[in-house]
Amino acid sequence: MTVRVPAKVNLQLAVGPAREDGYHDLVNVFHAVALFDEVTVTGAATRPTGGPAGLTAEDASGGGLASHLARVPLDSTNLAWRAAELLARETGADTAVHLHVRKAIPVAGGMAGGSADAAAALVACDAFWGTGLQHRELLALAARLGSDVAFPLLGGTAVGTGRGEVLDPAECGARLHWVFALSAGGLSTPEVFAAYDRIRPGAPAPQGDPVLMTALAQGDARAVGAALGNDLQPAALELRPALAETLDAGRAAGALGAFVSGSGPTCAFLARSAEHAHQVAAAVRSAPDCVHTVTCHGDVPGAVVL
Ligand SMILES: C[C@@](CO)(OP(=O)(O)O)[C@H](O)COP(=O)(O)OP(=O)(O)OC[C@H]1O[C@@H](n2ccc(N)nc2=O)[C@H](O)[C@@H]1O
Ligand SMILES: Nc1ncnc2c1ncn2[C@@H]1O[C@H](COP(=O)(O)OP(=O)(O)O)[C@@H](O)[C@H]1O
Repeated sequence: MTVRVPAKVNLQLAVGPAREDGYHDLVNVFHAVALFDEVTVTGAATRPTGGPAGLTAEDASGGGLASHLARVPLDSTNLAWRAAELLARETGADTAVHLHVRKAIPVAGGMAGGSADAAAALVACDAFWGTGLQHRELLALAARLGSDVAFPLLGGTAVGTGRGEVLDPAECGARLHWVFALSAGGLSTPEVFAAYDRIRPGAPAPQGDPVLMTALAQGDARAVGAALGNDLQPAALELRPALAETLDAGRAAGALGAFVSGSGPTCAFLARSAEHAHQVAAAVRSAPDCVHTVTCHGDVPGAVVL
């Protein structure tokens, strides 16, 4: 049973002050893009208590990100493993399964690859075990695994509130053309939020941006580019100053928008067309921090059984 699941980019990430539970309230406009991981569930000979029998991972980036694989945990800390464990615990299902993850989404890149794998594992195990959970039940389990895990079940474009897990689907009226510039190393999401708290004490409650939502619904790429925003960008730039050069290279190539994806360090560029995306990609590859580029479109559907 194989499930394919998309990466995300955040078209707006408005971040409020730290809450008592350590999280931040967000207005998080998720957008699913055509860069996919796959999670395959197969039967295993052994039946361990609690979690799956094992997990393996394979590079599916065409070689561009092969070194990222070393940072994918192959034990019970892998989010896909935790998803299978949670579903088994909640439903009493058989845990004699093996998980295999084919990774094209950069690790710790701000594109929610781990969260995507968790969502894929929930859908794949649900189908493999025949537990038959309803979509809303899968969404509730996903939210327990992480703030970003529910969105890849939905895909498309959606506004996340709360810590990002309360989702409201939004309209995207045109195919948007994206370039992603990937870095050699990742950035830790908690460290980026901590830097945000230092840089911006007393942040106001996060607000949605109606201009962005109208531009998206109308499919006006130029207006979308002008309205993109990420409150975490100054924090990511403080932790990885070289990203500024990557962003500048994309702007110089005429990108409609150039910004850090989520907590970074992946940089995202909105292009005018598929052809323009290839020109922007060629330009950003000259930036010292950029080790690989991906061009793709959005939005795309969420997790699907292949
Ligand atoms: C920033 C975003 C934007 O979509 O993702 P990335 O860009 O890293 O992929 C998300 O908010 C990340 O979501 P996710 O990676 O699922 O985070 P979680 O596992 O829930 O939380 C990891 C840590 O991030 C911080 N965190 C996360 C979400 C949130 N609303 N407030 C937070 O402060 C907390 O320090 C938390 O302990
Ligand atoms: N299936 C997974 N794929 C990638 N990383 C994972 C996975 N499960 C757990 N992790 C851990 O989560 C961290 C953040 O991973 P990821 O979701 O790729 O990044 P981000 O939160 O920046 O989008 C990684 O550094 C890794 O240690």
